[in-house]
Amino acid sequence: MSRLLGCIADDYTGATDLGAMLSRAGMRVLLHFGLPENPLNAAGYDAAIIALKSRSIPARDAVEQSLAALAVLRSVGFARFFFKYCSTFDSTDKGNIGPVAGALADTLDASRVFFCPSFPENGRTVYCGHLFVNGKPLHESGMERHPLNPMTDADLVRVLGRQTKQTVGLLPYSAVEVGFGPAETAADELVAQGVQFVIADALKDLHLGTLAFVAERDVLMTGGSAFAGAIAQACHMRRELAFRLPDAVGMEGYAAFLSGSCSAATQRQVAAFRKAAFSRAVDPLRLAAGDDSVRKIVDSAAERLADGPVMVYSTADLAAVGAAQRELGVEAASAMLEDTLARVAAGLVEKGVRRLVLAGGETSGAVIRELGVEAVRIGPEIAPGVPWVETLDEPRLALALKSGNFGADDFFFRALGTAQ
Ligand SMILES: Nc1ncnc2c1ncn2[C@@H]1O[C@H](COP(=O)(O)OP(=O)(O)OP(=O)(O)O)[C@@H](O)[C@H]1O
Ligand SMILES: O=C(O)[C@@H](O)C(=O)CO
Repeated sequence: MSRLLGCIADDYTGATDLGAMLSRAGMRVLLHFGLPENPLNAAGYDAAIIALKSRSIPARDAVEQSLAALAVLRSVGFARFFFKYCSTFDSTDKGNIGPVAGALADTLDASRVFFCPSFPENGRTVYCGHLFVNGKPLHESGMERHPLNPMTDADLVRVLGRQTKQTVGLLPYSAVEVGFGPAETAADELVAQGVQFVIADALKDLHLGTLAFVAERDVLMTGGSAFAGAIAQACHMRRELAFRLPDAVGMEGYAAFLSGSCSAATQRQVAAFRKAAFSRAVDPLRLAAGDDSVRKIVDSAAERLADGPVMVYSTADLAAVGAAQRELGVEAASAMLEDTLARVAAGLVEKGVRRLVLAGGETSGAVIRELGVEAVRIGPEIAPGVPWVETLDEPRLALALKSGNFGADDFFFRALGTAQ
């Protein structure tokens, strides 16, 4: 049996996170970056993900791209769909979660859609409709300072309500906690009251499992990767899915780590790795002044490849990032560093690197584009939500795309541990 779940993800690292959770539950997963130009070859896959970069673009464009992705997935036989967004519900008051989900629901004639960003394993939970990150309300978790999508309200019923014409309601903890029967009855009552978009409380994986069974009849589901994983597990329990472990990923060739994420978690991970192995900093001010270049960075890193993995990073603390942004402008600094790390990645692949770990969503997107990677299959996980993936085209590359906030301090060491 195959073609169980067609997925649309609103960014690249989030898409690999989703792939990891589906794969963990036994699905064979195809992940395509961007809208495919040629027909999608989903033969033999249980799930296909089309990864967009639609999280922070104008809502109209996000809707257009998501509907195009839906059409691609339908054209190859998928009939049930999952819209993946961030477990911290990253969006602005205008979208894009509400408008995209609304357009997908209209197209699919979905009378009820669950919204379930909860990802307990990574500290994201929803209680009384409020999103918590490691026990802190979303608007006090650091997300209130996010540069693109500052989240200043933890009440998801209110946040989603501002973004959509659909009526939004809450499936509360009191119903989800007791189990399938009461949760299903409460969900049906919400629909009877005219609610179409249902924010669901979930504090642990058991709750996500309950919700996955309640959502069985739904054509469209939305949320974080953990909810999708629970849906995949439900397919497995209903014997729609034969469980299989993710395939191994080819691990020959030199390894490099490229980090453009400046999240607190990545700063700690980079600091830990720098103590133990070769690392090369990329300083935006030196780069802008012409005192450093892609060629110099590639050459200095390439010299050390035979000794073990090399790291190239622009990761810096808030003060240094702020100084670069004041001097160069926020967008210009970002664009320059993303372009630099992307071209460094391409230069290192030319030098024989075949294993690349990328830290940061925007950084990963830029590297994937520069390398011309179109499709990958999902391999084993390094950390919750961060799998190795393998490109389907030559040269075969093992890649890992790490969301800024994911992974423990020893993430880069674990990346290699998993690899061996
Ligand atoms: N030293 C620096 N100074 C200014 N900007 C930087 C610096 N280093 C990285 N940046 C920029 O900061 C942004 C980091 O975004 P990115 O999405 O890569 O990481 P993230 O936000 O931590 O990850 P995620 O989106 O997965 O949470 C990029 O545009 C990057 O180029
Ligand atoms: O859901 C998450 O937290 C991640 O998959 C992600 O989308 C980070 O950008």
